[in-house]
Amino acid sequence: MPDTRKRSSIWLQFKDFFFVLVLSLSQFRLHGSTGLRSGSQANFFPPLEDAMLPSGSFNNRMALITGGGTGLGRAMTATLSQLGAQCIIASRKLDVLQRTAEEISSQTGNKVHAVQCDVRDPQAVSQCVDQIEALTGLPDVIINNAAGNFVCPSERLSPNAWKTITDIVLNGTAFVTLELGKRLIQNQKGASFLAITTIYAESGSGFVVPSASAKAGVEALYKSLAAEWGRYGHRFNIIQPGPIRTKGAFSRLDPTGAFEKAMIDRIPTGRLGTPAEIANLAAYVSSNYASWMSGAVIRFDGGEYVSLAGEFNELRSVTPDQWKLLEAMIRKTKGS
Ligand SMILES: CCCCCCCCC/C=C/C=C/C(=O)SCCNC(=O)CCNC(=O)[C@H](O)C(C)(C)COP(=O)(O)OP(=O)(O)OC[C@H]1O[C@@H](n2cnc3c(N)ncnc32)[C@H](O)[C@@H]1OP(=O)(O)O
Ligand SMILES: NC(=O)C1=CN([C@@H]2O[C@H](COP(=O)(O)OP(=O)(O)OC[C@H]3O[C@@H](n4cnc5c(N)ncnc54)[C@H](OP(=O)(O)O)[C@@H]3O)[C@@H](O)[C@H]2O)C=CC1
Repeated sequence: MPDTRKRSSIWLQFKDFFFVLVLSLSQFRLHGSTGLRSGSQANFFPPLEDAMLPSGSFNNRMALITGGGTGLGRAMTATLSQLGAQCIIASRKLDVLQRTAEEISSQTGNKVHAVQCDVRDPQAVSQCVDQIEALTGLPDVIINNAAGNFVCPSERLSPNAWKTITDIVLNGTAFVTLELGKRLIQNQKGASFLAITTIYAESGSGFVVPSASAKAGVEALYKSLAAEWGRYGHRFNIIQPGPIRTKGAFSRLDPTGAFEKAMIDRIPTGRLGTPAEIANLAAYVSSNYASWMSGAVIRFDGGEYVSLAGEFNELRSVTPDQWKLLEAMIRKTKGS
């Protein structure tokens, strides 16, 4: 190999090594800086896993959950089904949906239907709603949970990458909501619509820009319809989850696992959320106990958003001894 090529290959290997080293050191710094082992604060905030609402809260009610075959959608389906709802789960992978539907039905004794649907395609959505009408009638509860996402520097995004994410998240939610909304209005039936967005729908975030843009659009859609369609008996609410471990999200947002500990460290409750916790919240918002709730945006993130927002929050890392010194320095400025 000529000398210049050999040198550039050694440099490339060194760069990889250096990248990993910097990542590891930054983890060490972030962890060391809180003075707390990751997760120790979590002892104050144990998650409860059982269903919160009285059993039978969803008897005789039909619920559609998009993306209900996996992750958070699956957990929401399990909780609603346990509380008496007949559920329909819809997404692209029929085999995954059918497996989930059978597993949940056999645990709760309530029927879960699996319907294939790519929410990006308005015709497929319309056919899916035809199928739902035939299976259960129009639903009382609609949870727009399906999404697509991956971390990527914006300068690397192709037009199709942008279109794919915004089509699933914003157009998909709009197609499902408008198709069902119109049919429900025609039938003079009210419903609860819930959209799952995320905390960066409000702040924006680099490296997930199509998702941030589309989720912000979903929030505008739901707030607008809450105002417009109350007269037809529809409620529209939004849950913004913080990090909750699912294969779908974590494999696309933190594929090496390198960022997880730092992320947990900045959450005031010291842990990730759990699927069961968000399922309880979604069940409450979708239930008649929340019939006065519409247009609400509920942040559900263990405090992560405010923790990231405050400029001085990193001062959590200052020790009591360091505070003594700082205070003395500040007091000395009196009169200056
Ligand atoms: C710091 C630690 C973080 C830990 C987690 C913290 C969480 C807190 C907040 C979380 C918010 C979460 C939001 C979520 O939405 S998570 C949900 C994730 N679940 C999914 O995404 C499930 C569904 N996803 C998919 O099916 C695929 O991933 C998909 C790419 C979205 C869609 O699949 P498909 O339609 O088959 O598309 P493709 O044909 O494969 O691709 C379309 C175009 O996109 C380009 N592309 C795909 N992947 C990437 C990538 N990784 N980087 C860049 N570009 C990509 C692809 O190349 C296509 O474009 P083209 O080549 O120009 O045609
Ligand atoms: N987990 C987390 O930390 C957080 C998640 N969220 C949100 O929670 C929701 C659920 O995410 P999560 O459970 O983590 O991830 P998953 O990947 O498990 O869920 C995404 C679901 O969307 C479905 N889906 C994707 N594309 C389409 C499509 N074109 N048509 C129909 N369905 C589709 C997938 O099913 P299929 O592949 O069969 O189509 C899958 O079931 C999403 O809205 C996500 O943005 C928000 C903040 C944090």
